[in-house]
Amino acid sequence: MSQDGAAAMVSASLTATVTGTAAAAGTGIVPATVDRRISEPQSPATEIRNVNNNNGSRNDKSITNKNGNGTLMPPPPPPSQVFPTYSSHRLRLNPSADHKPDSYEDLQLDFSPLLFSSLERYLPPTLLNSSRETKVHYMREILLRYSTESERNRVQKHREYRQKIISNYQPLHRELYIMQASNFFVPSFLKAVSENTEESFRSIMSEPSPGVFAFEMLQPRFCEMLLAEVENFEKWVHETKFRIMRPNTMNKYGAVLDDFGLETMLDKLMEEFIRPMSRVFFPEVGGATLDTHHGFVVEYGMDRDVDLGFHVDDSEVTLNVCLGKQFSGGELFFRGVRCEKHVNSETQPEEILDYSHVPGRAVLHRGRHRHGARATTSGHRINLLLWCRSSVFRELRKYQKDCSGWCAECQREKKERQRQSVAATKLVLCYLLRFHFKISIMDAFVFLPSIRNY
Ligand SMILES: O=C(O)CCC(=O)C(=O)O
Ligand SMILES: [Fe+2]
Repeated sequence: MSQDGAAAMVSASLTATVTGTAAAAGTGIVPATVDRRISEPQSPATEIRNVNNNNGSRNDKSITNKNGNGTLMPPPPPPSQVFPTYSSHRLRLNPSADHKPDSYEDLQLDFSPLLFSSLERYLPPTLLNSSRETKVHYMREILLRYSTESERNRVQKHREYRQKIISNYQPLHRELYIMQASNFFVPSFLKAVSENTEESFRSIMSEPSPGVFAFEMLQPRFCEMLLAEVENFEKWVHETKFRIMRPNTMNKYGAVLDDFGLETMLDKLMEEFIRPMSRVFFPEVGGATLDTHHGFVVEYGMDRDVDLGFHVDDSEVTLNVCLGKQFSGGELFFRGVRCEKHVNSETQPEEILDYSHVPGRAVLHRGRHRHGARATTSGHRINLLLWCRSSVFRELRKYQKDCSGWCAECQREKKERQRQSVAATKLVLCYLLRFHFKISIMDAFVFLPSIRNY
């Protein structure tokens, strides 16, 4: 997560708490792990699986220890001074755009100094210009609500794991590790993103089913290089007997790209390319505020995973791009978007989509769009996955129970409630006409013609 994203999440959460919900502000960091297998995608009542990262984390950057030695150093105890607390001073909902935050880089803190700088913009006006010590004390009190000690330890362990890989693994293609858009993407994709309008995006996309977008994205040379890099990494893992984490709870083959140095490049991919598209196509699930990602490759074939069961991703928006190689089968099947409550509900005929992967071509969909992958019947298929998340969306979800903006089943239920309420109102009107104006029930029906539909 970017530090700005983390700060926005903290602010959103506390604001939601302030505006009347009884729930305590959560950590916003560890996702719920629902891990249920399903078998039969066509069967509407089949239970669906929620796929998560293997390490149980979705955010390793938001709370970090700058010196990396795992020693958590709280700021010095307050002198005679009394520091403001969150109960007396509330964070602002929107950051103060023209405030220039202090630097906290020289302090040994138990959260990233950048996080303090970002959060400073959300300070109440009375604290904005107070001493750095006062601000640190106030902000630290808030941040501690977001992370338990065991969570901080887990984050620290994963950082050390990554650090160990990065300092020992020799990349094959260093040019992959820095975003070089003109070398990575096809010109049509670059042009659409630089124009950054719904029209330009739609000009390169097809939408074979509502909410599933397909478009040409990666140059063949980039796909080849990334495939070779993953192979090189796996060879290194094999030779050094390094224990690697698998991409998620369902795929047994593949690798987490963020773990061996591609995190910064993938962050840019999310921020500069996927977020602009998601802002247009998925605003109701936090498309405009995507701020963390989980980037990995999955591998299918006879000696790899064969297929992938019916599931939803631990993401708000998923980018899935086929890298190659040669294969048959492996189609993605989609079955409609559902919230947690309706994840196992029936599929409507118009929600059924089967999509065939083509190397270099991307599919973009909501993480909650139920899907799976059919058996790769020959050859070897490798796909790049970027699960993009919005911490603001997740935090607000805790307080907003209405999913009818994106869950098709919630939408259907809402429409049904509205239909019933209209019908009830009409019935009441009909009886009023009958008894107050002594109109016969038949005349009342004539008076309210559409009542016959109910
Ligand atoms: O194999 C595929 O293309 C789908 C992968 C997928 O859905 C996932 O990893 O979440
Ligand atoms: Fe998926």
